[in-house]
Amino acid sequence: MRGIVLYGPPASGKSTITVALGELDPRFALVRKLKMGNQRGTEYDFVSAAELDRLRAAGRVLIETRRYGNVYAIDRDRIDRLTSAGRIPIVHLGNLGDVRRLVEDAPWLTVLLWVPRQICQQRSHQRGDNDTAHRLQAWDETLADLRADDDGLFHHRFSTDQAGPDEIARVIAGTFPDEGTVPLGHRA
Ligand SMILES: Nc1ncnc2c1ncn2[C@@H]1O[C@H](COP(=O)(O)OP(=O)(O)OP(=O)(O)O)[C@@H](O)[C@H]1O
Repeated sequence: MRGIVLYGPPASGKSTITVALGELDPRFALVRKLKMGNQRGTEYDFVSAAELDRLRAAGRVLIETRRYGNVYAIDRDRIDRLTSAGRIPIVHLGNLGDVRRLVEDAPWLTVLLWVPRQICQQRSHQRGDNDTAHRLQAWDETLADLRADDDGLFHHRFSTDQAGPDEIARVIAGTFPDEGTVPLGHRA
């Protein structure tokens, strides 16, 4: 597997589980997205339109998503650099089209993280979001996306109101044996 895709609505736990994975095994590393538009958010590296054009022309833009007037992109080179360094890249995605595009390119472990709408709202308030209404709109869009068709796309599905982040991280990490470990079934 090339890495891990965490897909889910706002406050479903993508960032929390990414941190838990990193604590379990330092090989896990978030692929920071590029963002062109407003300079809000801590998980992005901000780029200009010219820089994004340059990356696109160089064939480096693996995923490109437009939302609320902003453009979010994933730079293929970042994934390649992590993989070459023996790390396991983690990508956060919010729509199924992007998940499909990524897995067409290479095999990724696909993980659906779910959270009920009411808990999404509670978590959004608790972590101090000032745009909870937008988050709930994105939650509605995620549900519509999943209802339309997610047949067989995900290897794992977790309800993050029913299992803790460490428990979920342990299951995901179990897919990536330690380097040098011979997987069960292949021992002499
Ligand atoms: N089992 C769980 N897994 C993950 N997060 C949990 C869980 N239980 C409670 N939480 C809480 O839910 C919140 C999830 O927020 P987090 O930022 O990780 O979600 P996200 O999917 O990355 O959100 P966004 O897409 O809006 O950035 C955190 O405050 C976390 O502490």
